[in-house]
Amino acid sequence: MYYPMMMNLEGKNVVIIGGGHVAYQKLKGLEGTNAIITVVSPEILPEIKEWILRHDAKWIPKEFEPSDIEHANLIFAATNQPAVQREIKKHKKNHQLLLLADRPNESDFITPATLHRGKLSISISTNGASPSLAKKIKKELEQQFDENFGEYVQFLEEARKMILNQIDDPSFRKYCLTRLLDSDFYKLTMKGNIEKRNQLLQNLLNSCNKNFM
Ligand SMILES: C[C@@]1(CC(=O)O)C2=NC(=C\c3[nH]c(c(CCC(=O)O)c3CC(=O)O)Cc3[nH]c(c(CC(=O)O)c3CCC(=O)O)/C=C3\N/C(=C\2)[C@@H](CCC(=O)O)[C@]3(C)CC(=O)O)/[C@H]1CCC(=O)O
Ligand SMILES: NC(=O)c1ccc[n+]([C@@H]2O[C@H](COP(=O)([O-])OP(=O)(O)OC[C@H]3O[C@@H](n4cnc5c(N)ncnc54)[C@H](O)[C@@H]3O)[C@@H](O)[C@H]2O)c1
Repeated sequence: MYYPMMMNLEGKNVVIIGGGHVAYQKLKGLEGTNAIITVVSPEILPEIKEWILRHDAKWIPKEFEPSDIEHANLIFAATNQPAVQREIKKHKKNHQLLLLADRPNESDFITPATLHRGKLSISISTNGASPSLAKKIKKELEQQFDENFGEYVQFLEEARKMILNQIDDPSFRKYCLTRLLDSDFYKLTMKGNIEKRNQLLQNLLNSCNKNFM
């Protein structure tokens, strides 16, 4: 089994070798990470070219050489040449993390299908058994967690900060944080009734503070 985790790639060197459909899929997954991204490939798809321009990434238009990964933290090997894939594996150092797009069993990590709604990320993995199933489940969850969900998560983040700032007693804190998930807060956010939702939050904070006094 692979170990699931969320990585902070800000300022980390990510090298993608190959410029086809798989490279593009992995590139899109790096959206918003603020990683330092380099693509090494003699040719790249037009959509990769566009992505690179929009995200201030770098394209080195040539075939892979070992020096390309010398400073990489994360490496995506996505060429269509098994011999090149083997070469990349041979030259990566122990501390570098490598994904071989054609050999999951020899990879240090794999990428799950991921759905983002603001700060909510839902990832689905089949540990390589069926990438298509992971994609299908993601599509189903896209219906359940619609676009508005991001705003709800943002509300929860802000309300949670208020609770942590205002309530010191651990048991009242826990109670308040649990009550924050009452369906009323969700329903009012979805209806756009922000005034009523904020009033409800204030009532909750007041009741927790009063009980504490
Ligand atoms: C989820 C997703 C995320 C992403 O890419 O970011 C992802 N593959 C996606 C799509 C997809 N991939 C393939 C098809 C064609 C149908 C089919 O073959 O089933 C489709 C469907 C399509 O494109 O519609 C073919 C394929 N994939 C791998 C191999 C090699 C092998 O199995 O040996 C081959 C055969 C190549 C060949 O035939 O030569 C390997 C991997 N693909 C993974 C991830 C990792 C396991 C994820 C997991 O199970 O948890 C893993 C192990 C490594 C990795 O790449 O990370 C993304 C959906 C994104 C989305 O839309 O949300
Ligand atoms: N993991 C996955 O999700 C997944 C899905 C489909 C396919 N695959 C595997 O990934 C491989 C790539 O798939 P694709 O659809 O992107 O292929 P593709 O043919 O669209 O792209 C291959 C890319 O590799 C580049 N390339 C070739 N030789 C190179 C070299 N020496 N140095 C640098 N770049 C080089 C080419 O210029 C091209 O841009 C396939 O061979 C397949 O085994 C993986």
